[in-house]
Amino acid sequence: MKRQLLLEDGTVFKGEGFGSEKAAYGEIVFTTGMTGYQETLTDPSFYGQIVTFTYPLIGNYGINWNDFEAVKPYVKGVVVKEAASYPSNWRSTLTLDTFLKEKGIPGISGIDTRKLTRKIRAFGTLRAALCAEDEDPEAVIKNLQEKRAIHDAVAQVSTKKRYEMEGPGKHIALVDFGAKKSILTELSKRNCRVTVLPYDTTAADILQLRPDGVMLSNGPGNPKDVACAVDMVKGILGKVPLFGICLGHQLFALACGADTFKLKFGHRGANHPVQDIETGKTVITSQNHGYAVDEHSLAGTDLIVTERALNDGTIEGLAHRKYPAFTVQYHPEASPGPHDSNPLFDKFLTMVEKQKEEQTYAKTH
Ligand SMILES: NC(=O)CC[C@H](N)C(=O)O
Repeated sequence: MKRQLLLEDGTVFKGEGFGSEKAAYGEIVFTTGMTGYQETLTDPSFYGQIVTFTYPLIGNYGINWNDFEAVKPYVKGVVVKEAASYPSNWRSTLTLDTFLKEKGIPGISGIDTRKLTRKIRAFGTLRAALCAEDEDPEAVIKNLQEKRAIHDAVAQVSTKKRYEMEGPGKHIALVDFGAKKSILTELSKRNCRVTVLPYDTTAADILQLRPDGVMLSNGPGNPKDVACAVDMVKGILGKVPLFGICLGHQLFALACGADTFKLKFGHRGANHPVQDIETGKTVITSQNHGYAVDEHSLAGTDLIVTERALNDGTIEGLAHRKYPAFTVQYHPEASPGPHDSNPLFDKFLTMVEKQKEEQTYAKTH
């Protein structure tokens, strides 16, 4: 079945349909990961977006039961050069096509993804529609330009109810703005007891749980749309050790008085070099973000830049001067290489441990 991909700048791409036959409207972005398509499809931070994979063959190791980042995929649509019809991997239970059909997500293949990506890089992230070949492009594009951006993405993907993951170790409150399962996996590997909380939990409710540390998760959309979370972070800052990832990093920056802005076309992929400013060491990171913290807005705040993207120089890590709190814009829970950036979870738990020791010392002396 033929399908078309229409961009708000008037560009029309024709291709073969796969996955669901539904039409999709959303912001079109590209990701450069050579593998990890299943994790990308199910990362809640992609909520509302049509994802273009720049790697030319997607679906070649199928879909398995273990690599989901959430119980369902959140992408709006999938754009590939070629979708593998005959996956080969011992863990594979479904083809990409069947999976997307089952989940109601449309895909289009046979697209010149290099051309499309260059367009996105030149124009910036733009709105797009994936629809049947016989739809009138002009009418669809007009409709696209009128469609508004989504402002409640976090509310759509966050847990509605608090839940617990048992563990014998430290008690971590994880505020779920669209958390990836890998964050829970990393905390679980380190024996943590985790209380997962809805995105709109107040500072008072979090402090009442007496957690040893708080994690602010990744999540979709513009950080400025989640004002309640900025207030929450202001309320817990300095009272409990904090670690934030991606959206969590941006919310932390806003709470500390800094500002965020929309990047022209974002950072998405598993091969983004980031430099630790203190040590000069570079790590290759997984990234998925469309916004970033504005460097100029840091003057007068208590924030220090700890890490920086080597591709465009934007901020990738922050720490607080006075309080035990640090955040990263990239994804230490994802593993572009076997061990990359996971030490940040250890750093957080060491911070939690130290804070606990200091509190015990203060109580007994
Ligand atoms: N992965 C994330 O948490 C992304 C954060 C935010 N939605 C952005 O696009 O910048």
